Amino acid sequence: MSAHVTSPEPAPAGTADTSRPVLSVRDLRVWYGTPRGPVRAVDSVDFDVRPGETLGLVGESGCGKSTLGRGVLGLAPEGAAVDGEVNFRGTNLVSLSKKQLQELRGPELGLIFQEPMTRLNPLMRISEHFAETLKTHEPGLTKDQVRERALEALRGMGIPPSRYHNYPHEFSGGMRQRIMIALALVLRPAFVVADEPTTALDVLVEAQIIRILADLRRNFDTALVLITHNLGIVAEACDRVAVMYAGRIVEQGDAREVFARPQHPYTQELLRSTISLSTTGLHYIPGAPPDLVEPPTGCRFHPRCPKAMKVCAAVEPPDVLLNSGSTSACWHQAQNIAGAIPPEHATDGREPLALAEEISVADEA
Ligand SMILES: Nc1ncnc2c1ncn2[C@@H]1O[C@H](COP(=O)(O)OP(=O)(O)OP(=O)(O)O)[C@@H](O)[C@H]1O
Repeated sequence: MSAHVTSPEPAPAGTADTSRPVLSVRDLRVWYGTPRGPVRAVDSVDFDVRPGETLGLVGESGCGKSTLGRGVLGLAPEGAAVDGEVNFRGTNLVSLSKKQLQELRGPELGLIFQEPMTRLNPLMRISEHFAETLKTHEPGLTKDQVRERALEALRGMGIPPSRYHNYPHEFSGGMRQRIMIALALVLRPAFVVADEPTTALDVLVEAQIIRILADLRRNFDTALVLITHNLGIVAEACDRVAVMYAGRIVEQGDAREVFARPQHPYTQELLRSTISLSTTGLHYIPGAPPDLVEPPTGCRFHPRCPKAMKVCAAVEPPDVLLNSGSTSACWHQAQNIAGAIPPEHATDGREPLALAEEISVADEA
């Protein structure tokens, strides 16, 4: 697990959420085996989600968001190695067999994918999809009860009862996505991962889905991890946000706080890259995310970080718990903690990286 240190000043009293997390992830790793070596797609990640809470998971393409979402639910593909703890109601999901996980998926754990057409069976009517899902997990339901529950879930998604016996191809893309969500939610799972649920949908459908997800957590206390590229959705729909970079969570905290006062340079750069009405010029983060077979030493963001110091290239920064309640894995916060910088970097660790490199080149000349 990554080191976790606390900033010298204690967090103000009364800011901690006392309700117990429904899901607690500790030191989770999901590595894909490849001929070049393991791709460390998720590499020691910690987070909690509480009942009724929505955690937004953001970061550039390829940083490991989907791998994390699937890894948490025990849905990492064959050949991926999963290690660490995913504590769900007292059970470590990582240690469960496929069969045990299968039993939890649906009634307890839900996943909403981004491509509904690949998940809905084109030969089955929508009514049959609901009957199969409900009968598998709640075999005691009568036919009428199945119909009642299914229509209630569909109504919540704005799909009229008259479409209950239609086939998937008879719906628009946005409707199919809402049907998929209704299918995932008809069992009222305690924890749901929604992986880009609104990608490829128009903004009105997107807004409707976000509203539905908000209703869900209000009505059923469902805890949700929402994976998205859309920072606007996170600002609107999420209580907390976790920012991923190269397989790690570099910053997490209250969504409003992180957006208003981002602490990690990667979060700052990511937010600057977002287009808004007040955008005057396009900003992008120079360079590309690293190769996850051989990630950079120290902080994985250091080769692209405008604020990198010498220590950043050499030593991995610990997670620092800030007064705001956020955590940030950056030497700019960790350097203030007594003893955090290892002695061998104590004298020159705070020098800007580029400057330090120039000096060492000049020394050699
Ligand atoms: N089956 C696989 N085998 C090997 N590497 C994989 C596999 N699936 C994903 N990866 C690699 O793992 C890393 C994380 O991928 P992942 O899809 O989790 O990222 P992501 O943040 O969800 O990306 P996006 O936002 O584009 O969906 C990437 O480097 C990707 O190339």
